[in-house]
Amino acid sequence: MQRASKFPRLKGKKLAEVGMASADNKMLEKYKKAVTTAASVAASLMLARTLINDLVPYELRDLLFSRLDGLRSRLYSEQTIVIDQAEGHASNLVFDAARTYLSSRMNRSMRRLRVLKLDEHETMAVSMAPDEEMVDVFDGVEFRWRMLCHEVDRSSNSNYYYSSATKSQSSFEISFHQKHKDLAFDSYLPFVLERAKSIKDQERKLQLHMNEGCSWCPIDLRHPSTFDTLAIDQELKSTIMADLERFMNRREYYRRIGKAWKRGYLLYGPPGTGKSSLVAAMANHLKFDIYDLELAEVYGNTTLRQLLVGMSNRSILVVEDIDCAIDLQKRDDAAGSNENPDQEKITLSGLLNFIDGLWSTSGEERIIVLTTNYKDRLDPALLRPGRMDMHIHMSYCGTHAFRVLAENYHAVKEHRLFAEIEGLIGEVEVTPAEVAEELMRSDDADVALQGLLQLLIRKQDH
Ligand SMILES: Nc1ncnc2c1ncn2[C@@H]1O[C@H](COP(=O)(O)OP(=O)(O)OP(=O)(O)O)[C@@H](O)[C@H]1O
Ligand SMILES: [Mg+2]
Repeated sequence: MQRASKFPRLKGKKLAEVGMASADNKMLEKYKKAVTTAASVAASLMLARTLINDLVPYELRDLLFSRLDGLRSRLYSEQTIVIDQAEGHASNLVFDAARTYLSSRMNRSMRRLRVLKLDEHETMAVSMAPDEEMVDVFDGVEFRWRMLCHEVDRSSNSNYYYSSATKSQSSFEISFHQKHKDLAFDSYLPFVLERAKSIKDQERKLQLHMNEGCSWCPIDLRHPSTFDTLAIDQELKSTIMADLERFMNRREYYRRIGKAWKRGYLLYGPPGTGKSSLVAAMANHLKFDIYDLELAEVYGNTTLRQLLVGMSNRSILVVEDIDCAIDLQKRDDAAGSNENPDQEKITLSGLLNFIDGLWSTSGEERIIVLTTNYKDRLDPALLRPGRMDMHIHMSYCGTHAFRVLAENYHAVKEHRLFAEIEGLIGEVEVTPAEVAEELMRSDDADVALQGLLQLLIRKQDH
Protein backbone atom coordinates (compact mmCIF):
# COMPACT_ATOMS: atom_id res chain seq x y z
CA MET A 1 0.00 0.00 0.00
CA GLN A 2 2.77 2.31 0.97
CA ARG A 3 4.55 1.87 -2.30
CA ALA A 4 1.46 2.41 -4.36
CA SER A 5 0.75 5.65 -2.59
CA LYS A 6 4.15 7.00 -3.58
CA PHE A 7 3.37 7.09 -7.24
CA PRO A 8 0.63 9.59 -7.41
CA ARG A 9 2.80 11.84 -5.31
CA LEU A 10 5.68 11.57 -7.71
CA LYS A 11 3.41 12.01 -10.65
CA GLY A 12 1.87 15.00 -9.00
CA LYS A 13 5.29 16.51 -8.52
CA LYS A 14 6.21 16.04 -12.11
CA LEU A 15 3.00 17.60 -13.25
CA ALA A 16 3.61 20.50 -10.97
CA GLU A 17 7.07 20.96 -12.44
CA VAL A 18 5.72 20.89 -15.95
CA GLY A 19 3.10 23.38 -14.90
CA MET A 20 5.76 25.61 -13.48
CA ALA A 21 7.90 25.42 -16.56
CA SER A 22 5.04 26.42 -18.79
CA ALA A 23 4.13 29.17 -16.33
CA ASP A 24 7.73 30.35 -16.49
CA ASN A 25 7.54 30.44 -20.26
CA LYS A 26 4.42 32.48 -20.10
CA MET A 27 6.06 34.85 -17.64
CA LEU A 28 8.99 35.19 -19.96
CA GLU A 29 6.72 36.00 -22.85
CA LYS A 30 4.93 38.58 -20.81
CA TYR A 31 8.20 40.04 -19.61
CA LYS A 32 9.52 40.26 -23.17
CA LYS A 33 6.36 41.98 -24.24
CA ALA A 34 6.59 44.40 -21.36
CA VAL A 35 10.20 45.21 -22.17
CA THR A 36 9.34 45.80 -25.82
CA THR A 37 6.46 48.02 -24.82
CA ALA A 38 8.63 49.89 -22.34
CA ALA A 39 11.32 50.30 -24.98
CA SER A 40 8.89 51.66 -27.52
CA VAL A 41 7.39 53.98 -24.92
CA ALA A 42 10.88 55.13 -24.04
CA ALA A 43 11.56 55.75 -27.72
CA SER A 44 8.35 57.75 -27.94
CA LEU A 45 9.45 59.74 -24.93
CA MET A 46 12.74 60.54 -26.66
CA LEU A 47 10.80 61.68 -29.67
CA ALA A 48 8.56 63.79 -27.47
CA ARG A 49 11.66 65.40 -25.97
CA THR A 50 12.93 66.34 -29.40
CA LEU A 51 9.57 67.71 -30.41
CA ILE A 52 9.34 69.73 -27.23
CA ASN A 53 12.80 71.13 -27.81
CA ASP A 54 11.74 72.28 -31.23
CA LEU A 55 8.24 73.52 -30.59
CA VAL A 56 7.73 74.54 -26.98
CA PRO A 57 8.82 77.89 -25.61
CA TYR A 58 11.87 77.79 -23.41
CA GLU A 59 9.95 78.71 -20.21
CA LEU A 60 7.69 75.68 -20.40
CA ARG A 61 10.30 73.14 -21.32
CA ASP A 62 11.68 72.47 -17.87
CA LEU A 63 8.25 71.72 -16.54
CA LEU A 64 7.38 69.34 -19.34
CA PHE A 65 10.73 67.61 -19.15
CA SER A 66 10.40 67.00 -15.47
CA ARG A 67 6.95 65.48 -16.11
CA LEU A 68 8.34 63.28 -18.85
CA ASP A 69 11.25 62.19 -16.69
CA GLY A 70 8.84 61.33 -13.93
CA LEU A 71 6.88 59.19 -16.36
CA ARG A 72 10.00 57.47 -17.61
CA SER A 73 11.36 56.72 -14.16
CA ARG A 74 8.00 55.28 -13.27
CA LEU A 75 8.12 53.00 -16.26
CA TYR A 76 11.50 51.69 -15.34
CA SER A 77 11.68 51.62 -11.59
CA GLU A 78 8.23 51.56 -10.17
CA GLN A 79 7.30 48.83 -7.75
CA THR A 80 3.68 47.94 -7.02
CA ILE A 81 2.16 45.97 -4.19
CA VAL A 82 -1.29 44.55 -4.84
CA ILE A 83 -3.63 43.98 -1.92
CA ASP A 84 -6.71 41.97 -2.89
CA GLN A 85 -9.86 42.12 -0.86
CA ALA A 86 -10.16 38.39 -0.43
CA GLU A 87 -8.67 35.04 -1.26
CA GLY A 88 -11.54 32.70 -2.00
CA HIS A 89 -13.91 33.10 0.90
CA ALA A 90 -11.33 34.43 3.34
CA SER A 91 -11.07 38.18 3.54
CA ASN A 92 -7.61 39.67 3.42
CA LEU A 93 -6.74 41.35 6.71
CA VAL A 94 -4.19 43.59 5.01
CA PHE A 95 -6.96 44.91 2.77
CA ASP A 96 -9.21 45.63 5.75
CA ALA A 97 -6.36 47.39 7.54
CA ALA A 98 -5.53 49.40 4.42
CA ARG A 99 -9.13 50.52 4.06
CA THR A 100 -9.27 51.63 7.69
CA TYR A 101 -5.92 53.37 7.44
CA LEU A 102 -6.81 55.18 4.21
CA SER A 103 -10.13 56.42 5.53
CA SER A 104 -8.16 58.26 8.21
CA ARG A 105 -5.95 59.82 5.51
CA MET A 106 -8.67 61.01 3.15
CA ASN A 107 -8.62 64.65 2.37
CA ARG A 108 -11.38 66.63 0.85
CA SER A 109 -9.24 67.86 -2.01
CA MET A 110 -9.60 64.46 -3.63
CA ARG A 111 -11.87 64.56 -6.62
CA ARG A 112 -14.07 61.59 -5.80
CA LEU A 113 -14.83 60.22 -2.37
CA ARG A 114 -17.24 57.55 -1.18
CA VAL A 115 -19.33 57.98 1.93
CA LEU A 116 -21.02 55.20 3.84
CA LYS A 117 -23.16 54.90 6.95
CA LEU A 118 -24.57 51.49 7.85
CA ASP A 119 -25.61 52.07 11.43
CA GLU A 120 -27.56 54.96 12.85
CA HIS A 121 -25.18 55.29 15.76
CA GLU A 122 -22.06 55.32 13.68
CA THR A 123 -20.44 58.32 12.11
CA MET A 124 -20.26 58.56 8.34
CA ALA A 125 -17.26 56.75 6.89
CA VAL A 126 -15.38 58.43 4.06
CA SER A 127 -13.35 56.27 1.71
CA MET A 128 -11.64 56.22 -1.63
CA ALA A 129 -13.72 55.84 -4.78
CA PRO A 130 -12.69 53.20 -7.33
CA ASP A 131 -9.88 54.26 -9.66
CA GLU A 132 -9.11 57.24 -7.49
CA GLU A 133 -5.52 57.86 -6.46
CA MET A 134 -3.97 59.38 -3.39
CA VAL A 135 -0.43 59.98 -2.27
CA ASP A 136 0.67 59.17 1.25
CA VAL A 137 4.08 60.29 2.45
CA PHE A 138 5.90 58.08 4.93
CA ASP A 139 9.44 58.75 6.09
CA GLY A 140 9.76 61.29 3.29
CA VAL A 141 8.86 58.70 0.66
CA GLU A 142 5.80 58.91 -1.56
CA PHE A 143 3.47 55.95 -1.71
CA ARG A 144 0.71 56.22 -4.32
CA TRP A 145 -2.45 54.33 -3.45
CA ARG A 146 -5.06 53.34 -5.97
CA MET A 147 -8.29 51.54 -5.44
CA LEU A 148 -9.51 49.20 -8.16
CA CYS A 149 -12.70 47.29 -8.65
CA HIS A 150 -12.74 44.37 -11.00
CA GLU A 151 -14.91 41.45 -11.90
CA VAL A 152 -13.70 38.04 -10.83
CA ASP A 153 -14.65 35.13 -13.01
CA ARG A 154 -16.36 32.62 -10.79
CA SER A 155 -16.54 29.90 -13.37
CA SER A 156 -12.77 29.44 -13.16
CA ASN A 157 -13.15 28.53 -9.51
CA SER A 158 -14.82 25.16 -9.14
CA ASN A 159 -15.96 26.06 -5.61
CA TYR A 160 -18.54 28.44 -6.96
CA TYR A 161 -21.85 27.36 -8.39
CA TYR A 162 -23.67 30.61 -8.65
CA SER A 163 -26.00 31.65 -11.39
CA SER A 164 -23.99 34.77 -12.00
CA ALA A 165 -20.59 33.99 -13.38
CA THR A 166 -18.82 37.06 -12.06
CA LYS A 167 -18.41 38.83 -8.77
CA SER A 168 -16.81 42.16 -8.11
CA GLN A 169 -13.70 42.32 -6.02
CA SER A 170 -11.78 45.36 -4.88
CA SER A 171 -8.10 45.75 -4.43
CA PHE A 172 -5.59 48.39 -3.49
CA GLU A 173 -2.34 49.04 -5.27
CA ILE A 174 0.55 50.83 -3.66
CA SER A 175 3.19 52.12 -6.06
CA PHE A 176 6.56 53.55 -5.13
CA HIS A 177 10.13 53.72 -6.33
CA GLN A 178 11.86 50.38 -6.39
CA LYS A 179 14.63 51.55 -4.10
CA HIS A 180 12.10 51.87 -1.27
CA LYS A 181 11.04 48.24 -1.39
CA ASP A 182 12.56 47.44 1.99
CA LEU A 183 11.01 50.48 3.57
CA ALA A 184 7.64 49.50 2.12
CA PHE A 185 7.68 45.94 3.45
CA ASP A 186 9.61 46.38 6.68
CA SER A 187 8.25 49.71 7.86
CA TYR A 188 5.39 51.14 5.86
CA LEU A 189 3.07 48.12 5.71
CA PRO A 190 3.62 47.28 9.41
CA PHE A 191 2.91 50.94 10.16
CA VAL A 192 -0.37 50.78 8.20
CA LEU A 193 -1.41 47.62 10.07
CA GLU A 194 -0.53 49.15 13.43
CA ARG A 195 -2.39 52.42 12.72
CA ALA A 196 -5.45 50.51 11.50
CA LYS A 197 -5.45 48.48 14.70
CA SER A 198 -5.39 51.52 16.91
CA ILE A 199 -8.09 53.23 14.83
CA LYS A 200 -10.27 50.13 15.18
CA ASP A 201 -9.61 50.05 18.94
CA GLN A 202 -10.77 53.65 19.13
CA GLU A 203 -13.87 53.02 17.04
CA ARG A 204 -14.73 49.74 18.65
CA LYS A 205 -18.21 49.67 20.12
CA LEU A 206 -18.02 48.95 23.81
CA GLN A 207 -20.06 46.15 25.22
CA LEU A 208 -21.80 45.51 28.46
CA HIS A 209 -21.83 41.83 29.38
CA MET A 210 -24.24 40.42 31.92
CA ASN A 211 -24.02 36.95 33.37
CA GLU A 212 -26.73 34.49 32.46
CA GLY A 213 -26.12 31.01 33.79
CA CYS A 214 -22.49 30.22 33.14
CA SER A 215 -22.03 32.57 30.19
CA TRP A 216 -22.05 36.27 29.42
CA CYS A 217 -24.75 37.97 27.45
CA PRO A 218 -23.41 41.06 25.62
CA ILE A 219 -25.26 44.20 24.58
CA ASP A 220 -23.89 47.45 23.17
CA LEU A 221 -22.81 49.83 25.90
CA ARG A 222 -24.22 53.22 25.06
CA HIS A 223 -23.77 54.92 28.40
CA PRO A 224 -22.96 58.56 27.63
CA SER A 225 -21.08 59.20 30.87
CA THR A 226 -17.51 60.48 30.48
CA PHE A 227 -15.03 62.11 32.82
CA ASP A 228 -16.11 65.46 31.31
CA THR A 229 -19.76 64.98 32.20
CA LEU A 230 -19.06 63.42 35.58
CA ALA A 231 -20.00 65.79 38.38
CA ILE A 232 -17.53 65.06 41.14
CA ASP A 233 -14.96 67.03 43.04
CA GLN A 234 -12.24 68.20 40.64
CA GLU A 235 -9.40 66.89 42.76
CA LEU A 236 -10.99 63.46 43.07
CA LYS A 237 -11.51 63.33 39.32
CA SER A 238 -7.86 64.17 38.65
CA THR A 239 -6.70 61.58 41.18
CA ILE A 240 -8.80 58.83 39.58
CA MET A 241 -7.69 59.73 36.05
CA ALA A 242 -4.03 59.84 37.06
CA ASP A 243 -4.38 56.46 38.76
CA LEU A 244 -5.90 54.90 35.64
CA GLU A 245 -3.20 56.46 33.51
CA ARG A 246 -0.44 55.03 35.69
CA PHE A 247 -2.08 51.62 35.70
CA MET A 248 -2.30 51.55 31.91
CA ASN A 249 1.38 52.41 31.52
CA ARG A 250 2.65 49.76 33.88
CA ARG A 251 2.71 46.61 31.77
CA GLU A 252 6.45 46.15 32.34
CA TYR A 253 6.21 46.95 36.02
CA TYR A 254 3.59 44.25 36.68
CA ARG A 255 5.58 41.77 34.64
CA ARG A 256 8.74 42.55 36.61
CA ILE A 257 7.17 42.16 40.04
CA GLY A 258 5.29 39.06 38.89
CA LYS A 259 1.86 40.29 39.86
CA ALA A 260 -1.38 40.22 37.93
CA TRP A 261 -1.86 43.37 35.87
CA LYS A 262 -5.05 44.42 37.57
CA ARG A 263 -6.41 47.20 39.69
CA GLY A 264 -9.29 47.24 42.14
CA TYR A 265 -11.53 50.19 43.00
CA LEU A 266 -14.11 50.30 45.76
CA LEU A 267 -16.76 52.96 45.11
CA TYR A 268 -18.95 53.85 48.05
CA GLY A 269 -21.56 56.51 48.72
CA PRO A 270 -25.32 57.15 48.80
CA PRO A 271 -27.58 56.25 45.86
CA GLY A 272 -27.47 58.74 43.02
CA THR A 273 -23.96 60.05 43.58
CA GLY A 274 -22.62 58.66 40.32
CA LYS A 275 -21.00 55.31 41.15
CA SER A 276 -22.42 53.58 38.09
CA SER A 277 -21.76 56.70 36.02
CA LEU A 278 -18.10 56.59 37.10
CA VAL A 279 -17.79 52.97 35.98
CA ALA A 280 -19.23 53.91 32.57
CA ALA A 281 -16.88 56.91 32.37
CA MET A 282 -13.91 54.63 33.09
CA ALA A 283 -15.02 52.21 30.37
CA ASN A 284 -15.51 54.99 27.83
CA HIS A 285 -12.19 56.56 28.76
CA LEU A 286 -10.15 53.37 28.54
CA LYS A 287 -12.25 51.73 25.80
CA PHE A 288 -12.77 48.72 28.04
CA ASP A 289 -15.82 46.44 27.99
CA ILE A 290 -17.83 46.11 31.18
CA TYR A 291 -18.69 42.74 32.73
CA ASP A 292 -21.49 43.30 35.17
CA LEU A 293 -21.44 40.34 37.55
CA GLU A 294 -24.65 39.63 39.42
CA LEU A 295 -23.37 37.44 42.25
CA ALA A 296 -26.86 36.33 43.26
CA GLU A 297 -27.13 34.63 39.87
CA VAL A 298 -23.94 32.64 40.31
CA TYR A 299 -24.36 29.22 41.78
CA GLY A 300 -21.12 27.59 42.74
CA ASN A 301 -17.45 27.98 42.01
CA THR A 302 -17.58 26.10 38.75
CA THR A 303 -19.91 28.67 37.25
CA LEU A 304 -17.87 31.50 38.68
CA ARG A 305 -14.71 30.08 37.19
CA GLN A 306 -16.35 29.69 33.80
CA LEU A 307 -17.54 33.28 33.90
CA LEU A 308 -14.17 34.68 34.91
CA VAL A 309 -12.33 32.64 32.31
CA GLY A 310 -14.83 33.87 29.70
CA MET A 311 -13.88 37.52 30.24
CA SER A 312 -11.67 39.28 27.73
CA ASN A 313 -8.62 41.39 28.47
CA ARG A 314 -8.94 45.16 28.70
CA SER A 315 -12.16 44.93 30.61
CA ILE A 316 -13.82 46.04 33.83
CA LEU A 317 -15.47 43.53 36.12
CA VAL A 318 -18.17 45.24 38.18
CA VAL A 319 -19.98 43.84 41.18
CA GLU A 320 -22.65 46.37 42.16
CA ASP A 321 -24.12 46.69 45.65
CA ILE A 322 -21.75 44.21 47.23
CA ASP A 323 -23.30 44.74 50.66
CA CYS A 324 -26.50 43.21 49.26
CA ALA A 325 -24.58 40.35 47.69
CA ILE A 326 -23.14 39.56 51.10
CA ASP A 327 -26.49 39.95 52.85
CA LEU A 328 -27.92 37.39 50.54
CA GLN A 329 -25.25 34.90 51.53
CA LYS A 330 -25.90 35.54 55.20
CA ARG A 331 -29.61 35.04 54.77
CA ASP A 332 -28.92 31.71 53.12
CA ASP A 333 -26.67 30.79 56.03
CA ALA A 334 -29.35 31.68 58.53
CA ALA A 335 -31.95 29.64 56.73
CA GLY A 336 -29.50 26.78 56.92
CA SER A 337 -31.41 24.78 54.33
CA ASN A 338 -29.52 24.82 51.13
CA GLU A 339 -31.66 23.08 48.58
CA ASN A 340 -28.71 21.82 46.64
CA PRO A 341 -26.03 20.52 49.02
CA ASP A 342 -23.47 20.53 46.19
CA GLN A 343 -23.86 24.25 45.84
CA GLU A 344 -20.84 26.05 47.18
CA LYS A 345 -21.59 29.53 48.37
CA ILE A 346 -19.73 32.42 46.89
CA THR A 347 -18.54 35.12 49.20
CA LEU A 348 -16.89 38.33 48.16
CA SER A 349 -13.60 37.37 49.79
CA GLY A 350 -13.79 34.06 48.01
CA LEU A 351 -14.39 35.88 44.75
CA LEU A 352 -11.37 38.13 45.25
CA ASN A 353 -9.07 35.24 46.12
CA PHE A 354 -10.31 33.43 43.10
CA ILE A 355 -9.65 36.39 40.86
CA ASP A 356 -6.14 36.83 42.28
CA GLY A 357 -5.30 33.25 41.43
CA LEU A 358 -6.87 33.27 38.02
CA TRP A 359 -5.78 36.65 36.76
CA SER A 360 -2.18 36.22 37.86
CA THR A 361 -1.78 33.41 35.36
CA SER A 362 -3.97 34.75 32.59
CA GLY A 363 -5.48 38.09 31.90
CA GLU A 364 -4.04 41.52 31.36
CA GLU A 365 -5.31 45.02 31.89
CA ARG A 366 -8.19 43.99 34.09
CA ILE A 367 -10.02 46.29 36.43
CA ILE A 368 -12.39 45.23 39.15
CA VAL A 369 -14.86 47.68 40.63
CA LEU A 370 -17.03 47.00 43.66
CA THR A 371 -19.79 49.43 44.56
CA THR A 372 -21.75 49.84 47.76
CA ASN A 373 -24.05 52.31 49.45
CA TYR A 374 -22.86 51.22 52.89
CA LYS A 375 -19.14 50.86 53.34
CA ASP A 376 -19.57 50.18 57.06
CA ARG A 377 -21.58 47.04 56.36
CA LEU A 378 -18.71 45.41 54.55
CA ASP A 379 -16.63 42.60 55.88
CA PRO A 380 -13.51 44.29 57.39
CA ALA A 381 -11.39 41.71 55.59
CA LEU A 382 -12.47 43.33 52.36
CA LEU A 383 -11.33 46.75 53.49
CA ARG A 384 -7.83 45.64 54.45
CA PRO A 385 -5.09 47.37 52.45
CA GLY A 386 -4.22 45.44 49.35
CA ARG A 387 -7.65 44.00 48.72
CA MET A 388 -8.89 47.04 46.82
CA ASP A 389 -6.23 49.43 45.56
CA MET A 390 -8.28 52.57 45.89
CA HIS A 391 -11.34 53.47 47.95
CA ILE A 392 -13.34 56.21 46.27
CA HIS A 393 -15.93 58.12 48.22
CA MET A 394 -18.75 59.38 46.01
CA SER A 395 -20.60 62.00 47.97
CA TYR A 396 -23.24 64.70 47.82
CA CYS A 397 -23.17 67.42 45.24
CA GLY A 398 -20.61 70.17 45.91
CA THR A 399 -20.05 73.50 44.22
CA HIS A 400 -17.78 72.14 41.51
CA ALA A 401 -20.07 69.20 40.75
CA PHE A 402 -23.03 71.59 40.49
CA ARG A 403 -21.18 73.74 37.96
CA VAL A 404 -20.35 70.71 35.84
CA LEU A 405 -24.02 69.70 35.81
CA ALA A 406 -25.23 73.24 35.02
CA GLU A 407 -22.87 73.31 32.08
CA ASN A 408 -23.81 69.79 30.92
CA TYR A 409 -27.52 70.40 31.00
CA HIS A 410 -27.82 74.09 30.11
CA ALA A 411 -24.42 75.16 28.82
CA VAL A 412 -24.32 77.96 31.40
CA LYS A 413 -21.05 78.94 33.06
CA GLU A 414 -22.42 81.86 35.07
CA HIS A 415 -25.88 82.84 36.20
CA ARG A 416 -27.40 85.31 38.64
CA LEU A 417 -28.78 82.40 40.75
CA PHE A 418 -25.41 80.65 41.09
CA ALA A 419 -24.35 82.55 44.22
CA GLU A 420 -27.48 81.65 46.14
CA ILE A 421 -27.46 78.03 44.95
CA GLU A 422 -23.79 77.60 45.82
CA GLY A 423 -24.37 79.08 49.26
CA LEU A 424 -26.94 76.38 49.98
CA ILE A 425 -25.47 73.43 48.13
CA GLY A 426 -22.59 73.03 50.57
CA GLU A 427 -25.03 72.92 53.50
CA VAL A 428 -27.69 70.45 52.42
CA GLU A 429 -27.34 66.85 51.38
CA VAL A 430 -28.40 66.74 47.75
CA THR A 431 -27.14 64.11 45.35
CA PRO A 432 -25.92 64.86 41.82
CA ALA A 433 -28.84 62.70 40.58
CA GLU A 434 -31.34 64.98 42.33
CA VAL A 435 -29.66 68.11 40.97
CA ALA A 436 -29.58 66.58 37.47
CA GLU A 437 -33.28 65.77 37.69
CA GLU A 438 -34.17 69.36 38.63
CA LEU A 439 -32.01 70.76 35.85
CA MET A 440 -33.76 68.53 33.32
CA ARG A 441 -37.24 69.73 34.25
CA SER A 442 -37.07 72.69 31.91
CA ASP A 443 -35.18 73.68 28.78
CA ASP A 444 -35.11 77.20 30.14
CA ALA A 445 -32.05 77.63 32.37
CA ASP A 446 -33.78 80.33 34.47
CA VAL A 447 -36.73 78.09 35.24
CA ALA A 448 -34.56 75.01 35.91
CA LEU A 449 -32.17 76.84 38.23
CA GLN A 450 -35.08 78.44 40.07
CA GLY A 451 -36.53 74.96 40.57
CA LEU A 452 -33.21 73.73 41.93
CA LEU A 453 -33.03 76.66 44.33
CA GLN A 454 -36.51 75.81 45.64
CA LEU A 455 -35.47 72.18 46.16
CA LEU A 456 -32.41 73.27 48.15
CA ILE A 457 -34.52 75.60 50.32
CA ARG A 458 -37.03 72.81 51.01
CA LYS A 459 -34.18 70.46 51.95
CA GLN A 460 -32.67 73.04 54.27
CA ASP A 461 -35.96 73.50 56.10
CA HIS A 462 -36.26 69.81 56.85
N1 LIG B 1 -21.59 62.44 39.80
C1 LIG B 1 -22.49 62.51 38.79
N2 LIG B 1 -22.19 63.16 37.66
C2 LIG B 1 -23.07 63.23 36.67
N3 LIG B 1 -24.29 62.69 36.71
C3 LIG B 1 -24.65 62.04 37.82
C4 LIG B 1 -23.75 61.91 38.91
N4 LIG B 1 -24.37 61.22 39.87
C5 LIG B 1 -25.58 60.92 39.41
N5 LIG B 1 -25.76 61.40 38.18
C6 LIG B 1 -27.00 61.27 37.38
O1 LIG B 1 -27.90 60.47 38.12
C7 LIG B 1 -28.17 59.22 37.51
C8 LIG B 1 -27.97 58.11 38.52
O2 LIG B 1 -26.61 58.06 38.89
P1 LIG B 1 -25.80 56.69 39.11
O3 LIG B 1 -26.62 55.54 38.64
O4 LIG B 1 -24.47 56.84 38.54
O5 LIG B 1 -25.74 56.67 40.67
P2 LIG B 1 -25.24 55.52 41.64
O6 LIG B 1 -24.33 56.17 42.62
O7 LIG B 1 -24.72 54.39 40.87
O8 LIG B 1 -26.58 55.13 42.37
P3 LIG B 1 -26.96 53.72 43.05
O9 LIG B 1 -26.22 53.65 44.33
O10 LIG B 1 -28.44 53.84 43.25
O11 LIG B 1 -26.58 52.65 42.12
C9 LIG B 1 -27.16 59.12 36.37
O12 LIG B 1 -27.73 58.53 35.25
C10 LIG B 1 -26.77 60.56 36.09
O13 LIG B 1 -27.66 61.12 35.16
MG1 LIG C 1 -25.34 52.42 40.63
